Amino acid sequence: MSKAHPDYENETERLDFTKKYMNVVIQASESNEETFRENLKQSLEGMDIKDSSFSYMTMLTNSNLLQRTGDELKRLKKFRNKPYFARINFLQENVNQEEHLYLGKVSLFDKETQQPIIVDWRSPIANLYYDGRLGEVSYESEGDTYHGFLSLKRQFIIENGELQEIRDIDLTTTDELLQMSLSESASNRLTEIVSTIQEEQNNIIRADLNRPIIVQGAAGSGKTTIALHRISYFIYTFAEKFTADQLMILAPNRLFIDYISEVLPELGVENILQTTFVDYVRSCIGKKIKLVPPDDKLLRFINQEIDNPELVKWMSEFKGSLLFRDIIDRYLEDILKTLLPTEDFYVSKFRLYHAMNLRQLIEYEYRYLPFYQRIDKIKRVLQNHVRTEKKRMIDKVIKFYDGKLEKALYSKVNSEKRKAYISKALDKKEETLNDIKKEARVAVNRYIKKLPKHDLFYYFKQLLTNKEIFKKYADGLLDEDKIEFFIHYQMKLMSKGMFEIEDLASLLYLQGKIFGIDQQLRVKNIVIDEAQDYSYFQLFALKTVLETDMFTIVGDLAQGIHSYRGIKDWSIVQNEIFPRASYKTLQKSYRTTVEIMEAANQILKLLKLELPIVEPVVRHGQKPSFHTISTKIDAIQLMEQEINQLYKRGMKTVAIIGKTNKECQELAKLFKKHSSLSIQVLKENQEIHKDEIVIVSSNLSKGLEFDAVLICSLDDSFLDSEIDIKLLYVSMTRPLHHLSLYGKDLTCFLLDQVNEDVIIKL
Ligand SMILES: Nc1ncnc2c1ncn2[C@@H]1O[C@H](COP(=O)(O)OP(=O)(O)OP(=O)(O)O)[C@@H](O)[C@H]1O
Repeated sequence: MSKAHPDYENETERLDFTKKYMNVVIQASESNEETFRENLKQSLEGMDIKDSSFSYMTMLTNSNLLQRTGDELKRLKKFRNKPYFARINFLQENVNQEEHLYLGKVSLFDKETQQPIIVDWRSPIANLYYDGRLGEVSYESEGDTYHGFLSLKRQFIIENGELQEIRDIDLTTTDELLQMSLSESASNRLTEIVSTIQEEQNNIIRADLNRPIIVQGAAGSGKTTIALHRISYFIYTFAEKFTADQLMILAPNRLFIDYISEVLPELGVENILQTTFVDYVRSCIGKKIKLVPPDDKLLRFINQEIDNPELVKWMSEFKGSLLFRDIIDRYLEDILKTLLPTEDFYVSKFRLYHAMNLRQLIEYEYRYLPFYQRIDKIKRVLQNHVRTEKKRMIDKVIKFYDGKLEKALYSKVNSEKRKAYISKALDKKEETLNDIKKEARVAVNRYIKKLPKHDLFYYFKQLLTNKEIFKKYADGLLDEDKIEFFIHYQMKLMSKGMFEIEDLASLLYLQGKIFGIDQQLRVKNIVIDEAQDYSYFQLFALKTVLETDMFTIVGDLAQGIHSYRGIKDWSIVQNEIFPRASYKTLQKSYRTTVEIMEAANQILKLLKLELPIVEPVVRHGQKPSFHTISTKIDAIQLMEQEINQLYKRGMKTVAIIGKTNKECQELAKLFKKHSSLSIQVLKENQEIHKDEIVIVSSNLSKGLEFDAVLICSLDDSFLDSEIDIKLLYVSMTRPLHHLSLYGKDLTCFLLDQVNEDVIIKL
């Protein structure tokens, strides 16, 4: 036990000291200086810390203690019962004194001596804990490399401010803390993993922050978790350059946002925009659009309700392809042409700008701007020009008429005629001057008004529902049949005033290119989770409108249940959209047991795609069980019995997964009628309730996890098709500890096609 550890006493003392120091800092920020000094004196009386250089005096004179910001203070308070989770001993080359560094989620420095009391896990030197083996190591900080010797890596378990366990990690011990943390129960929310981040994960969290990154990670490999830790690392590293509101997380749905919501503040990340692609595009467009529910097509594919499924699949894929982007680019070139002025710009009789020069500005000078913003800019250029030229025009007119008048005064023509001439000239002068003044006010608006002005939907509709126009731009890229099908499909959809999710990429792209998006939506760094369900064009559109390639993209092609419209190959994303991106893979799965992963891997193999088999971290449990059901009521009763047992065994979160929403509705109805369990049927825009059993459809379960999962097939079985295999794989990789399957026979879960040893039949 920990008390037997030779350093137990020293570590307890150190913990005590740290807690007291934290309390002092907290009090200092909350009270005035006088009371602070008094409190400090009292609270540290009698403290004698062997392992540190913080004397009572240095603290007393450390006026910086009083200058903690509100945020820091909040974090200090939050972590005072668990100030750190690990320690490393590091002797830097050419330095005499070995450093003993305590790693936590917040940093605490003696600002006078610059001695760290707690080192933030995101700091450069903390990398030694995650990356370095014991022995010769090095770390980088601000471009410099520091070499040295790592003699100790120690983990602590601290609960309620008390030291419970000390574990020293050497080359031979496996990571017991990881094992312990994986065997815990899920709380139906994602958690932070700072004390057990693994080396392969650390490499992703700390990968070059100035480059995009694409991560292909197996189910349960920690993609979501790591993406969030990378945000935290980013915010820490670039605290001076970036604020959280310049970052955005794109998640698949509201349910998922709720699922990850608690971990962000824990990691020191607040006020970050968390949204879905659909909602983001809606904000960019600034108008409400009616969307066919995003999973509708998937469900119709699953239920085999689509006529002409091959063409519908082709069309979904096409709308998300870079080929479609090429067609739109051709169209955009022509849209720009319509915005180029053909007439010179006049105020009264004065030509102030040649149309050619204005065209030059719009086409080349301002090409960094969206089209309509270029026109706004031209408008401002003309307004300024009119303002500066007005005086010159007036002077010129005055000079002209004054010259005429002068000539008239000295002319020999008889006085009547002369008088009439002069009076006419004076009138003309007046008239011209008035005309200039009036024209100077209205000429610009009148000129700009001659240029076409349409909204996004006009441009969208013109291309997608007018066969002749579409044909012009698709010429040579699509064959006649497909053009015909495409236009027909789109006209039908739009006659109902509807769009589908696949249309959002082109809408966003057109919006960005023609109109631009609001400043506050122009985030500078984007994290996309479940990215396998994005299309190439979606990613390209985002990158284009946001004018940045700083993306962290994580996903798993094996879970690409929307692959008819999603990504099939990361190399296309890397080569054609994010050429600066690094590409990493995570093959180890941390979520589930060896036994559950083996069964899921068998299902994955049915896909016959080149997907690597997932390696589970060694943690054992029961094999998944298969229960034969005779009637629906029988199934409900069996499941209720099992769930009660699972609760007795300490499981906290239990989910029942049905293939489709319809199946889930049926399950919910039966559970309500024939059981006493409290049930929640999950919907896309909901929060998961604590203490209720969740019924969720396989497509919606993606990304979530539960202690125990029961997959049930009353009416809908998983078929031998790519979508169904992926849905089954997603469902089977949700549990942490326990999986059982309920169906009429093994075929319901394709288990007749796999090695039967991976399951227990009951
Ligand atoms: N290093 C780690 N230490 C402790 N727990 C970990 C670690 N890595 C991952 N986990 C746990 O594994 C589980 C899976 O993580 P996460 O949901 O981030 O994976 P994922 O790759 O996004 O999964 P999926 O693609 O299946 O949705 C979580 O419970 C997470 O806390």
